[in-house]
Amino acid sequence: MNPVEQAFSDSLNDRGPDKSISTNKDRESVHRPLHEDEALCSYILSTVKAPAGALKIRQSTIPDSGSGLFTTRDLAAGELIFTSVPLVLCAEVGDSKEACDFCFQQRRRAIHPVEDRLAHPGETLPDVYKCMGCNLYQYCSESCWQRAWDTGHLYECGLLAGAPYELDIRMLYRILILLRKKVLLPEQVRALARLAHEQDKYEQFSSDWQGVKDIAAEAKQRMKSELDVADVLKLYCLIRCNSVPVDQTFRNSPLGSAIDLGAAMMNHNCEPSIVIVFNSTRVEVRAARNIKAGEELQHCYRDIAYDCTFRSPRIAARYQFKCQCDRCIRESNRHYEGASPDIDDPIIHILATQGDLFAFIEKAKIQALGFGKSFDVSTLLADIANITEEGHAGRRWPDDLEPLPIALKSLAALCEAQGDIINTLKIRVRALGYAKYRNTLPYAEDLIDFVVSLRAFTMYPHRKVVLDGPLPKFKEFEDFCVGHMCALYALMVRFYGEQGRVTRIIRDVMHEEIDKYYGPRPPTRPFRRKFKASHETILKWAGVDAKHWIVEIS
Ligand SMILES: C[S@@+](CC[C@H](N)C(=O)[O-])C[C@H]1O[C@@H](n2cnc3c(N)ncnc32)[C@H](O)[C@@H]1O
Repeated sequence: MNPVEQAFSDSLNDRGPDKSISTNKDRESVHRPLHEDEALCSYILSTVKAPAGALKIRQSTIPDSGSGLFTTRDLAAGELIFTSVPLVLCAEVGDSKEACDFCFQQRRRAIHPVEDRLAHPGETLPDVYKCMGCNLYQYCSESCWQRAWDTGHLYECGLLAGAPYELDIRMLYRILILLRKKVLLPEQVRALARLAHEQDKYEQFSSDWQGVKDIAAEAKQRMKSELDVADVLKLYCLIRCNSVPVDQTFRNSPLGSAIDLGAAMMNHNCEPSIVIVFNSTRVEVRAARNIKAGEELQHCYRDIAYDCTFRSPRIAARYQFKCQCDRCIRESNRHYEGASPDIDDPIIHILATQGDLFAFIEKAKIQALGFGKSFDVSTLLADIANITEEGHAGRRWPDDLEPLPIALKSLAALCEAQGDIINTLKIRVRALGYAKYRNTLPYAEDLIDFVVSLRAFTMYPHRKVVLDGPLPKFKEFEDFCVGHMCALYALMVRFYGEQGRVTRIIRDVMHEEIDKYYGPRPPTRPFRRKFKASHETILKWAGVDAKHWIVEIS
């Protein structure tokens, strides 16, 4: 075993940082919970960029959840708390996954992957470059490939033939090779080994523990690691507990995952105080709301829009805990209270409806790819109405309960793919009008799509459209578009900061919209009045009660 692998194994197995000078006292220090190990905490905090003394690692406020990260100063919503560079990153691979395994630039969004602008609808993007050695990882360009090669891919490339697509397994291979080739530093791997792994609970609740052991055995063999299989197994469990998805918009499955020591210190809350944003490969942690000095920083480990019946089992399977936060309790009560009294177990019914709505979303995605084939929107809306009519355990599925808004968004995307701009807008307004968690990255992402389709409509007022009834006035759409552009820009500043790439792109588009707008300047009071009236008219047209979607322009 080389010294880096040895340091990792010693730390993982509580044998003390340096066996040669290990005393009983050292041993005790390693056995202590992470937050009681001062040297380790200060090392982890030294890996992130934050004002001196601004962060502390202490016992979490959540019962039985180990250590957590705390702020020592008041933070305003949107404020940057810390940035860091992850120890290891690993991209998703596969046909529909196009993340660059070096710079992690997003390719599947409304934003152009390379140029600082929105992508044009249907625009052909630059080709991805696949590594010809492993035929697995993809890159934006040959230069990204070269840099990835020089910084570690050369060690793993030849060992990846037939490697599985599963991200956690490839992350495991990558860390093993970085340990074997001594690319990671001894202090980094000692800290890495002390992160939570919850192996006992994983073993207890896994339906295929033998399969997990086989993954570890194969990884050791494939990567020619000198670590014991037992250590490789712990490392795999640790990856599952601590890796964060790169790109937390969640809407288009993440670009990959990252192991970052600072981010790994934060516990989960379904109503989080912070948000993790990736700026290319850099982690940026921002306040999602005002936070008081002394509060624990917590983020949501799974897509925040879904409710507890979807979120909880997924969190439990991956992180080995059952979330007991106020939101989970509220949501669970709502299901029981909202169910018809003749139904014994409402959750079974609710999960069945969820399944039907997900099947609808999949069908709509497949249909959206079959260009040229026309479909009838009213039939698809009727399908949704059938699924939801008694879908909430004998009662109507609530408009704001996911995945109904997401099913509507997928239908809107299908309308867009077929050039039906009016239905695209109407259905998107309904979906966003009933979205529940608005101060979030997934919502911000949906708002970008929404504003893009609004602009496509207001830019070409004379295009032929298919109408199914009277349409609000064109001028009202313009007020609506400018107002939402301003709201979107404010949200971008909050998540990506004034100088973030996406913020700058949206700012340029907002200025373009405002420049060609004939009306009072936003955010003056006359504009706000006009916007409010137009917003209400358009919501009414789309069948959304105005009280569900109130937009503040500031
Ligand atoms: C990324 S780590 C967070 C830091 C961890 N608490 C520690 O002491 O190293 C994730 C692990 O923390 C624990 N955890 C995080 N959020 C929790 C919560 N809301 N309730 C219970 N346990 C939680 C679980 O053991 C989970 O696998």
